Amino acid sequence: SDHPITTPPRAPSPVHGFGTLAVHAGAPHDPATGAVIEAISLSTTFAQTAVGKPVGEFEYSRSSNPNRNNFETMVAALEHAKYALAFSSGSAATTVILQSLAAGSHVISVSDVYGGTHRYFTQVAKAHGVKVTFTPEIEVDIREHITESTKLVWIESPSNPTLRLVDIRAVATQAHEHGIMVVVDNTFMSPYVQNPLDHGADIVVHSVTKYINGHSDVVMGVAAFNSDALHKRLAFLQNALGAVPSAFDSWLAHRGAKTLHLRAREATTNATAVAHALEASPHVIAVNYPGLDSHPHRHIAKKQHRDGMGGGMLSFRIRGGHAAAERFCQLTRIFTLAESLGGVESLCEVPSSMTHAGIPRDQREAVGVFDDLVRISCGVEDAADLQKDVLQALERAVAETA
Ligand SMILES: C=C(NCc1c(COP(=O)(O)O)cnc(C)c1O)C(=O)O
Repeated sequence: SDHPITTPPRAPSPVHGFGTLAVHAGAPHDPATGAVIEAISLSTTFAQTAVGKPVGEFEYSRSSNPNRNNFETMVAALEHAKYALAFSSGSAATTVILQSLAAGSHVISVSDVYGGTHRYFTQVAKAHGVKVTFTPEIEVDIREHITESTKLVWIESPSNPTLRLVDIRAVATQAHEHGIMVVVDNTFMSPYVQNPLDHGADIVVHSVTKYINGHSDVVMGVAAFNSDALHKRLAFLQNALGAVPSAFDSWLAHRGAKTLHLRAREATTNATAVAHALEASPHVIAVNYPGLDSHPHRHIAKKQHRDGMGGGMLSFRIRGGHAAAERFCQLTRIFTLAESLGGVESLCEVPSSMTHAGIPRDQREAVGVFDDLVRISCGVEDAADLQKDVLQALERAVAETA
């Protein structure tokens, strides 16, 4: 019979919409019990009936695990990828990709990247013989930085924390002419708003810690791609380096991602309202939000983002320097002063002394990370409440630090 208890739902086909994939991809009903929600498989090891003959497909949880496999299947579906591999953090995903390069390799990266990514590129990868060149205008400059050792281009679009966008197709076209792979860190947009593989990227990475899990209770990373050769190489490193997520975190992230489309839409509505309020304020020097017509890369957002959405992240420069920026974050009543982003709760932070504090000042300011920059992650609270909160904190912070 076709009863749902005995006949698990058909695997969502690519023709299904995002919401259907988010709810059903990688979520088979339990064939024995009919459980609609997957069990959490905490066992670290699996019985074998004879040497090298496990009962099922699993042998040891670092190598693969039912919950991690289900989560990886879902992310692959959401990013229009053949494969996805999950890691214990977004930084671990970055590490494994860079570790896949031979010593002596060269990487070209956008200048405005997350502070932890900058730290890995400049203090760890460099020590392992992988050289990274940062360039602020990657679409324009890439050819002048290409050497015979260049293996990878690293893009963040939008970038953390100034929300600069990159024309992925333009960069990928140039890079592929030279046999160079393109990686896009899609953390700030999430698979709902942007699918970099559709624009020519070879690998898309996420800090799952952010929008994909979406509830600020999991640290995780993921990489998605189509190449069989890449899968062989990266799956080997996933197991050999061992920076893998727990079964419980995989289960939590899978559950969180099922509402990603709802949360992303709400966060975009809220960020759009907050960005317009900030742009109209005399206490604000500039607002960085790809959903504003004033954004220098608005045309790229319209080309690369679902319905030209701006997403839930924005940053702005407050009048009054670092003191005003810090005071603003202490005076908000709904926004919480904290690192991270992409959760249901709204957060704010001062990148120059928090997430990007490790980047030398001259390099930070060259890409617009000034001391007066405040980064905002809009959650799913009510837009009017968030707008009011931002404006009252702005007024008071500027007055108190004048
Ligand atoms: C913690 C923060 N960022 C993490 C991050 C990372 C690292 O992810 P982790 O899960 O924190 O290791 C990678 N890429 C981007 C664009 C990120 O923003 C932050 O910006 O507050």
